[in-house]
Amino acid sequence: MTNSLTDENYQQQFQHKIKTLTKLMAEFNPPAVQAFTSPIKHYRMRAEFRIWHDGDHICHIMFDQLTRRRIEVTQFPIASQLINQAMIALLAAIKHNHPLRYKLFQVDYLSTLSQQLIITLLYHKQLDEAWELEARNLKDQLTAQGFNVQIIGRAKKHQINLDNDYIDEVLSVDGHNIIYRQVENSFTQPNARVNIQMLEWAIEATKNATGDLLELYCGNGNFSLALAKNFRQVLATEIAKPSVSAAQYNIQVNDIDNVKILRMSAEDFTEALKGEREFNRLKGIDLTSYECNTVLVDPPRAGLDDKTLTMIQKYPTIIYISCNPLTLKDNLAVLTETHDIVKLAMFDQFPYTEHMESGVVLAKKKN
Ligand SMILES: C[S@@+](CC[C@H](N)C(=O)[O-])C[C@H]1O[C@@H](n2cnc3c(N)ncnc32)[C@H](O)[C@@H]1O
Repeated sequence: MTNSLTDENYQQQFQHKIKTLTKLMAEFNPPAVQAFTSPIKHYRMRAEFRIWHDGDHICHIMFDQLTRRRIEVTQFPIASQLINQAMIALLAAIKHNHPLRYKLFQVDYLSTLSQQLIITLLYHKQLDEAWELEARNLKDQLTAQGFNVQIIGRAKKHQINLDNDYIDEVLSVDGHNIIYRQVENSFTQPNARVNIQMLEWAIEATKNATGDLLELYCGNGNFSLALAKNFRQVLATEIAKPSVSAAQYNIQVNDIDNVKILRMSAEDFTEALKGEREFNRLKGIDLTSYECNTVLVDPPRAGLDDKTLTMIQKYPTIIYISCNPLTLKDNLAVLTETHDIVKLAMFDQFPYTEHMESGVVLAKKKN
């Protein structure tokens, strides 16, 4: 992997992705793709490794996807510098520590540009007081080495957070620092620098927007907070409880007063908007007070369900962020019956893989 992380290789695969997306979307007659590059190294803010034990030796491993062969990973250049430093420090600290290394089978790292880190240790055993004592020593040791780290231990049906199960990212977006709480094991964008470009693209795309923004699948408020300045109010929904709590915290800590986050699935919210069902979570919220001229969706790989897809067609402007061009294409086949694509973007969140993140702005067709 190290040898292939060259600028030339990167440019080749980047151009290939632009071509692929252009071809895939051609039938919808979009404008040219705006494409956003990633750094060629140290772009992933999280990484997960299996742990291999061989006598005294302990190491991070991965499996070759084709051969399933085991590969020892001493450095992982696609992951942040902080993860690379922590990988070395962690192994040195636990190598001779029986409670920490016994039955340890996986380590997950989550890092931020603000230099905070969560290390999650996963075990095939129950975690006891001896483990907790040693985990706290580990945290102290790593802190003394300069790491701002949270340690989490996880076993079957059991989790110990030594202190917090979250860290706070700070992103400089369009000239402003935004604090984003990120909770362990919850969705966060994997490539922070490409995420910033994606947020700035969305800010630019909505700079002349009027009225309010409705957002579905908002996670920890990634887009909601960055876009708040372009709208009178933002109403955003998300299904995962930890992400909703993080989003509420983020609204408060960033001193943003025009964003409201609801814990609801997109499907339920669509039913509520159509008046098909009443929801306790909407008590006290007057949906008719919102004048949403813009809707932003950022669904998981499966794309939008049929009802949500039809529901968003009533908005004059649709912004669709997608991590799966195939389901995006399926959904666009419906959305382009009522809307035209006015912007198409490719954000290289996942360099050196076939995966790509896209952004589409659609405007309602004029009759
Ligand atoms: C691709 S992530 C995007 C999150 C956020 N927009 C961001 O930029 O970080 C998709 C989000 O949709 C949430 N989600 C998954 N299924 C959902 C559903 N049926 N209704 C609402 N949210 C859902 C996930 O928890 C996740 O936070």
